[in-house]
Amino acid sequence: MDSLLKILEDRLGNDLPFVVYRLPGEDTLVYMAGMVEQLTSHQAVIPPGFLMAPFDSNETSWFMHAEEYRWENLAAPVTPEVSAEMIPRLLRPDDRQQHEQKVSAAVTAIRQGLLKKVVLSRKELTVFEQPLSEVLRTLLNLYPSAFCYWWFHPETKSWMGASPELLLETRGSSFKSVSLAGTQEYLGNLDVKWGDKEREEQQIVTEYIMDQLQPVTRAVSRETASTVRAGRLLHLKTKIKGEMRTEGWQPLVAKLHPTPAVCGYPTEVARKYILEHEGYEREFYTGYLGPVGFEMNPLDHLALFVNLRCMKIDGEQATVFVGGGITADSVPEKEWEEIEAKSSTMMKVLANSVI
Ligand SMILES: C=C(O[C@@H]1C=C(C(=O)O)C=C[C@H]1O)C(=O)O
Repeated sequence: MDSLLKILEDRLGNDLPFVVYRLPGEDTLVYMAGMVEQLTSHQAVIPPGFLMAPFDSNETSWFMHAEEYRWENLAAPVTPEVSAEMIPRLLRPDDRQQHEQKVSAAVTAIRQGLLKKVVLSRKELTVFEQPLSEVLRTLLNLYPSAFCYWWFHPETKSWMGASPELLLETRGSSFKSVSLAGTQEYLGNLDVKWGDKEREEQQIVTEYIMDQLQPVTRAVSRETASTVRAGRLLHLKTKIKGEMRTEGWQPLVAKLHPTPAVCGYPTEVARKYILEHEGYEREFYTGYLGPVGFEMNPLDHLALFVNLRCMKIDGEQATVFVGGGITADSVPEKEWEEIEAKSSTMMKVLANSVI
């Protein structure tokens, strides 16, 4: 592991692109480097490699060809947990107020019938001194059941994250996806009650995914929703699976992204609302990413995750991206607390990394 971390630091220092990732629940860290292309169509993706797609489908996706690769078995997690409060927060006094005002305005728009759900997000800046290889080590230790990654390209800068949300996984002609939404704090117990607001917002996501996939698949089915843990948060999750048609994964991704878990519903109205009201560019946050047809798997295997609980890092500055689903019943104060809890997923990584 140490020799691989050294390679990553060297490549970062020399502005050479790479990506490392670990699939949820696995103990292997995969490293990839090679030519990077910017693509306007996923039909142009030639596996094996790693796909990094932005939230806004009008922007280009990035694809790294797996020309060079290796993997390492990781040791069991060792990092002790400390408080996220140790990280210097660069919150401005009016950040909270501004977000709550945006939530109130969205609730009004929803109650007026303009849309049913919209996901409002923001970015939070922080500074840190730890080497990024140590930050990666902590990320891997803290979130064994998430999709953990570090992507670097001199133009995009570094992105790191621990996503709890699968967008699409395929193996042969079978596929899996999930509907993930609704958030509450994890207080040591998975057997919790969910309010109507959370159930409704997750239901919107599940129904959307089912409706979108039906016309482009041979079969699709879902399980009942259950509670899952992601760090110090709990979410409602419904597993979805089925059989693809011969056209492959591209039509499914085109139908799925952006789901109402990260955008809202109806999709186009919510997307426009976000572009007009959020006041910043999401870039790769709430886009999707992952390996396409890479090693260990046959060429038709892919695993794409929604880019959540992530940060962009440029020098010693980290930008953490967080958002939450707003519906007619949203309470602005609670929505702020929810995104603060979400931001602690990455803040904790920075706080726990040794210099
Ligand atoms: C948008 C985010 O998370 C999404 C929104 C959720 C919610 O609104 O409850 C829950 C999980 C994710 O689908 C984020 O983490 O930034």
